[in-house]
Amino acid sequence: MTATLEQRLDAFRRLDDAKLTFARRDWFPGTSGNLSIKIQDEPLQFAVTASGKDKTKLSPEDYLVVDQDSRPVEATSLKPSAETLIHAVVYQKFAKAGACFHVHTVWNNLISELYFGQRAFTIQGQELIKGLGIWEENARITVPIVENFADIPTLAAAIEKVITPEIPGVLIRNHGIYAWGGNDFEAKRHLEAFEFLFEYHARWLQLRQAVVSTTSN
Ligand SMILES: CSC[C@@H](O)[C@@H](O)C(=O)COP(=O)(O)O
Ligand SMILES: [Zn+2]
Repeated sequence: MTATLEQRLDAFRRLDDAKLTFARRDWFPGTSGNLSIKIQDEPLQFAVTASGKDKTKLSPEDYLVVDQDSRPVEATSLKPSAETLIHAVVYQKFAKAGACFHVHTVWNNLISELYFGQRAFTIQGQELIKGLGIWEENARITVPIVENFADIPTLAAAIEKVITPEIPGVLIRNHGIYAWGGNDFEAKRHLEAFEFLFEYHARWLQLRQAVVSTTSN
């Protein structure tokens, strides 16, 4: 069964909202980033950004609906995001995922490179960890980091291997983050929480270094 027009338009409107919000934060430099919202399961169909678009703008040709194999469900001249396969992996691995957002930021790139050696970034005791839906006292989270394979099936397979239901995101080395949630509201909250934690940690390292240098002089 194919999604109804109403379902598609609802997903497209929600993608417009997320896209403009992230664009205002400069989270789509150089046309990077891609967004998707699931429309239905069995068979899987989701709305995804078209490839190579300027994501700071709205146009009638911004999104299309694809199936589990990342193929458009109806004839279109639009090309799905080059990274659509990663969205499909998230929806196929986590039945509860309803939206998946990908952005490139300086902070997520810095953290992904700094901690690639450990293949993970760990942080503890930060209030914003609750933004990931993790409420325990002094919680500690570990975000996996994968190599930035140019071959998208290889990249998607590497992501598929390391993502878990506990942590709704994955870093790609010197590339960006994929974050997801049960719906677009939750995926946005998760993405914002991750980005806060990355920026906090990177700035904290810088400040600590500055303080150490000052006090040791
Ligand atoms: C223009 S650099 C970014 C791309 O290589 C890619 O990583 C990306 O996020 C956007 O690709 P797209 O095909 O537009 O969804
Ligand atoms: Zn990307």
